[in-house]
Amino acid sequence: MPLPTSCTQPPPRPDARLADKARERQQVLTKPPGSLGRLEQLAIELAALQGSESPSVDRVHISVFAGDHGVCDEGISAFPQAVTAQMIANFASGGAAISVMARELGAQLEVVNLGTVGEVPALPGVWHQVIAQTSQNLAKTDALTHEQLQKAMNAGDQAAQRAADNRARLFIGGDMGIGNTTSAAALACALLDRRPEELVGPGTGLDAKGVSHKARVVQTALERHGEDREPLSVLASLGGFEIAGLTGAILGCAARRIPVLVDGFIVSVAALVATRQQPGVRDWLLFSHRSAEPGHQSVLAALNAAPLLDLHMRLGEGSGAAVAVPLLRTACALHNQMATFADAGVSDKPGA
Ligand SMILES: Cc1cc2ncn([C@H]3O[C@H](COP(=O)(O)O)[C@@H](O)[C@H]3O)c2cc1C
Ligand SMILES: O=C(O)c1cccnc1
Repeated sequence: MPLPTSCTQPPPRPDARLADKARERQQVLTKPPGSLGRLEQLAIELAALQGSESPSVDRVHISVFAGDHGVCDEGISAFPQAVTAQMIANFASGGAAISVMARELGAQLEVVNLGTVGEVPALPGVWHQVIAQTSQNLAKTDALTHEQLQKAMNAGDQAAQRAADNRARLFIGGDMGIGNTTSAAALACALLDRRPEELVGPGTGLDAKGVSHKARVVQTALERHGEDREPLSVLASLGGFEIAGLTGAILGCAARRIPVLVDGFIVSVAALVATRQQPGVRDWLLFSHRSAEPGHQSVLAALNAAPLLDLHMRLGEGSGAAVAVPLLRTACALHNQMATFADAGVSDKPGA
């Protein structure tokens, strides 16, 4: 199975002409220029990304990628591996945080199961694209074979295609995989040339001793991995099925002109890999929130990203992105519906 073409071809550019038009419109709406702050920038950016004079985020597609991590053998999570599969059922039955948020937003929610240690029955809204029950223990060997990486990235690309088929105006990727803050920290250390103590955090709730142990596991993995910094080699070596799926989805969305609202630490690391693979992907990313997972800050800085929210969330699942959607919707509604100075007969001249 070859890699998706979005891995090898640069994505299209956003429409600069529509950005200019949207910027001009913001100047003539009945408010002091610039007074809506970042809401103005969001509307301008969405107009350019969606190629529309009337940007909108009415149709939101959320894909949660699930996969288990062999590195759980090292005791790096506060929770057991079985939770990954159990949560897939919870996503499908509507009880997970992202399920509630998707309902609130009227968003399309799907789960892509790339491989878990527990059995997952056929469930509505769950795509079973099982690659293996778990990735390999990245402290000891490459987490994914090249073939597994290709499968996971293609599964991500297929999610982007489903979003396109649903005419989604915005894509949100989410993660579910016990142990994935270890994998994401290892990827970030390798790609940003940082030490584990700088980027490793508590994840689901490790204490200080647990965090130190986790940093040592990441250090072992980095030493095993060596000097190779080719993005997809690093991803196969230190990633996981769901992080590779997310990377494929982000590349696939950029290729299909679908803006991506990036969630927390895990999805941001996938976005970092995607931009290392295709730098033009950065244009298609909006950043929702700063996760409480400490490594997120460095990943955001590397992506030159200033997220909209800081709610001290540290869940994943796409939840931080979902809570930011109403801000985007408000930005679009203001842009599309506010009166202009001319229409409303309001003076646009500063001064007496
Ligand atoms: C019930 C539950 C629901 C979750 N939803 C997302 N995560 C998040 O926590 C996990 C990463 O943290 P760590 O690396 O410490 O295992 C991932 O599954 C992530 O999606 C959850 C974790 C749990 C326990
Ligand atoms: O920010 C995240 O993505 C995150 C943080 C902790 C646990 N799982 C995910």
